[in-house]
Amino acid sequence: MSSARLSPAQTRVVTHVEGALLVVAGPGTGKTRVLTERIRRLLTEVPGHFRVLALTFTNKAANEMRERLTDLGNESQRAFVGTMHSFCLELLSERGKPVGVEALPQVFEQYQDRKEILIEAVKQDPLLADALASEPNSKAVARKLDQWLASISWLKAHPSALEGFDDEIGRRVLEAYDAGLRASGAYDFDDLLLLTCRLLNEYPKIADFYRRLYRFICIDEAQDLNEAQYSVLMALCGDSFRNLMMVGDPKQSIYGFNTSSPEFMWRFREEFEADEIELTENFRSSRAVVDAAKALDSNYQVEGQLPIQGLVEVLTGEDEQEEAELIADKLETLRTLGHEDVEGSIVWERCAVLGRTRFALMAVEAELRARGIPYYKRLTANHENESEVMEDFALALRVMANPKDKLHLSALANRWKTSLPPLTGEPNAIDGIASMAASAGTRRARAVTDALVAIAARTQRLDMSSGVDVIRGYADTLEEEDKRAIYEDAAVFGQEWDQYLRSGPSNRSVGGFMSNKALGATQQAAREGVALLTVHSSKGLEFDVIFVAGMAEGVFPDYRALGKSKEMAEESRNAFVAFTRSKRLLYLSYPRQRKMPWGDTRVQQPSRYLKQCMTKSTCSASWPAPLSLAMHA
Ligand SMILES: Nc1ncnc2c1ncn2[C@@H]1O[C@H](COP(=O)(O)OP(=O)(O)OP(=O)(O)O)[C@@H](O)[C@H]1O
Repeated sequence: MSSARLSPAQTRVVTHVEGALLVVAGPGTGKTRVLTERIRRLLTEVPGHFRVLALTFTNKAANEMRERLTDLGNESQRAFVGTMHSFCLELLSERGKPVGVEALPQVFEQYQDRKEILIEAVKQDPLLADALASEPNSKAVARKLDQWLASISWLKAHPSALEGFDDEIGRRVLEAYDAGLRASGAYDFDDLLLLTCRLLNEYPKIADFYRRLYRFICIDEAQDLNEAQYSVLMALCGDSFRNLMMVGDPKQSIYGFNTSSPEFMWRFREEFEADEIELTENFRSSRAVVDAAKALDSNYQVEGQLPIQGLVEVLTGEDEQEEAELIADKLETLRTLGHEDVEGSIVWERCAVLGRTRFALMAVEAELRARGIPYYKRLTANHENESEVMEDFALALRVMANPKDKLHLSALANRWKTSLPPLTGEPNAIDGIASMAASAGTRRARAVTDALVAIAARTQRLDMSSGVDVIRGYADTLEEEDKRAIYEDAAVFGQEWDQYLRSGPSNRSVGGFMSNKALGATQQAAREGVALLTVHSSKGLEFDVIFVAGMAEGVFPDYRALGKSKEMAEESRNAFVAFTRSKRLLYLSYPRQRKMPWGDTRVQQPSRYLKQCMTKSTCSASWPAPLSLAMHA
């Protein structure tokens, strides 16, 4: 067992072996720690040939958990740690034949690609084509297509609604779209869950195989499960499997708009008669931060005496510009002087500025840029190729992995200003691409073909670097500037390939790599400077210093939620998540007035969450006078 320190309640979770277990735990109570330590213990101390399935909400959380288990060496290969989508992808590629998945499923992750598929599909169905043609103008047509795509996603996320769904147009849209995807040998995100569910429910032998393979299943962030995900879990468990553990915090449920709900945690507790363990110590946050969180939710209880006081302070700017300046001033001061409640020096990476939406962070971003304070906006970077040839290469790899993929083959043909090869859809994708390259007659197109040939030539053990070397060779013949862009793209590609290998694919393949890329599982951590994050993307993270910008009515809570009780409850949980990301210092800021996108200026009311904190006696000592003045003005 590792040397990670565990409280008695955490130890109970970690040493739990057989049977269903629900862990309900607040922010900073060590959910990630107990999950990892339990997996470690199961793998090292429980005898038997079995695997552990650990499902996380994000790729980032999966990577972190995998990293924490690396000291187990080969033993760690006995755990599948990944998102539910990556698990379903693996399962379908191994056993998906009965539900029509012939090869490794290729995922169309981009909205625009799915829309193209729908547009083509609608053309094939006269009723749908008429429905679209009856829209008054092109804007209305685009809106209708968006609506249809949204309802396809909604239906697929609700298997129970899908069963009895009998709206004629809706059903035809869904069928036409699915048929279009399949004709391109492709699937969307929702399909991965839906097909896995069907496979496990309709083919008991396959379900049984996975039940025996994975003797223990652990679910992180269970408060954000949706119906489709819960259905996959139930299909996986069947009537007899009980070794399921869920860890979650209903107070941090912030994906309701995405049809997630903590209701599935409670259903699990009831249906599995699960044991329940509560973790109530907060190992992360200072007293001041916990008090602010308590002010948002009076039911939030924290056990034990928190050793560090910390601080919660309000920053009030005349407008957003001044608000951003106050934040930047504070960041610079903390970096120079440090703070008595933060051990060591406060480097940029220990600080984050959160906003309810990206919009709330725009002025802060501009100010940090102007002052040369480094920042990053995404936790993982979905790299966009800067060089033409690497973008071609990425498209060509998609087609190599999935020769039926006419959509991306056409995109490649457009880029090369050539026509499609005569035999599209034939299994030998490289020949098709080679004939397109020959008719394009450019060195760039030839380099891409040569790269594919180099990859295909390594029949023993797939290694993408042989292809990338060919592209680099082409780069060496170019001017300095073009060469640099290709080298940079190639370096990122190399990192993504390494990340794919680290995830321990059972059988490395071009298709496996491209699907993992589509699911975001090969993305790299990008963490240099101050983090500028939306509340949703800050989930599961912690920083010594947190700023929450734009704490004004209409921004946080978001104006779209005002007057709607369910949405407002979720807004309050958003604030709870935002505050509890802080380990030590929490700064809440708002502008007295805001410039609207259309030009005029509006007076801002401080957020109700600020007022809530102010009126709670536990917090009031921390509030500086300017807020009271601002609020009563
Ligand atoms: N027993 C412990 N002793 C000391 N520190 C601990 C203990 N358990 C957890 N921690 C620390 O507390 C912090 C919070 O832990 P962790 O990130 O696992 O919490 P969490 O429950 O996943 O939080 P959240 O739900 O808010 O994202 C981490 O810095 C972790 O190292």
